[in-house]
Amino acid sequence: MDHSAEAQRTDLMTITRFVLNEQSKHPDSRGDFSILLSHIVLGCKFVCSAVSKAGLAKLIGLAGDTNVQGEEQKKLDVLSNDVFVKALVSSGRTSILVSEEDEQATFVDPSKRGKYCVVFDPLDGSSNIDCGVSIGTIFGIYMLKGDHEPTIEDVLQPGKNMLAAGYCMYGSSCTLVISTGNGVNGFTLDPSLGEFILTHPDIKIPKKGKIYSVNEGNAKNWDAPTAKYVEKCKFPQDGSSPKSLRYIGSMVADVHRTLLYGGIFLYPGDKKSPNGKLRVLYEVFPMSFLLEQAGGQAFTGKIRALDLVPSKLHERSPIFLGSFDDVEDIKALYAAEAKG
Ligand SMILES: O=P(O)(O)OC[C@H]1O[C@](O)(COP(=O)(O)O)[C@@H](O)[C@@H]1O
Ligand SMILES: [Mg+2]
Ligand SMILES: [Mg+2]
Repeated sequence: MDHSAEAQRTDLMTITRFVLNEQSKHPDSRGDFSILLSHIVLGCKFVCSAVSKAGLAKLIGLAGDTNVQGEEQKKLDVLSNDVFVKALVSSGRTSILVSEEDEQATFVDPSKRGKYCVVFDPLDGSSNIDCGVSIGTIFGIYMLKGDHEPTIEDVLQPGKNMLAAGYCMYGSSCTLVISTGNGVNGFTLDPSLGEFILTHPDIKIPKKGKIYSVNEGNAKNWDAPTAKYVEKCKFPQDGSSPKSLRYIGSMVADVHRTLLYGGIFLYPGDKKSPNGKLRVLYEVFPMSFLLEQAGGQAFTGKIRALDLVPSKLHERSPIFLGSFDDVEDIKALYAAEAKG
């Protein structure tokens, strides 16, 4: 064994070191955020291990209950939710938790409270669990709005008020992508070390992409701007080549590919579901925060996604996110439609 190569590995940028470096940039910081993040990272490692053994550990299939969205919960939905709720409460740094799997927000016991609120989708892409296709966890972090008894208003904040956001993708490798408001970095779990190692520093999404990602099965119910945009992707009139369609059906995986390769991911509203399917607090906001931090943009069909002010915990919104120029194209179609 080439010991020098092995020795080299101690110089690796782990997520722990990365976060401590970030913390050192805030001299007044007491390390609360680093502690919170280390508990989120622990949750991701736990779920990553459970997902990789799902078939063996009988974690495939339904849990037998439905969640607030009326969706049948998968066993891994329930397990992941338990893992993150426990990890976040035991961090001693949270006051309010909002999960896709819990109808009500969780208000942490005053004795264990901290200054952060975490919104999260413990397992995203549930329809892909049983066939082993990439799934993930999505999270966003807010600061309590003030020194008061925490209320639901502390999480019903616009996405632009988020302090940090990220996702962890459980795929061929386990990748954690995070932003604390100054750029986006990706870390890959090294199972032999049990450590997330910086593998994708300072991710910047290409200005324009060659891929569009949407569930075309909903096409008959789309509004005119969405239909026109997808038509343009397939049959461009400006001499450029048609875009390729890629759709995994797990937002984490479709957004991860979009972030690295460029292009656009869209889950539009339609006649059947005017607000689309994806939830504002723990899907739309965290992904929009990351896309903007990587130089892309996120649009609801009406406004910048991060300017949305949610009024309900599990509110849904149409979303168009990706490369700056690609989202500009769809914004222009909606603007033209609005002009009539
Ligand atoms: O099957 P559809 O309608 O295309 O929806 C797929 C979308 O639904 C989701 O699975 C919803 O998320 P959950 O799996 O967390 O409920 C997204 O990950 C994905 O983008
Ligand atoms: Mg989801
Ligand atoms: Mg989910």
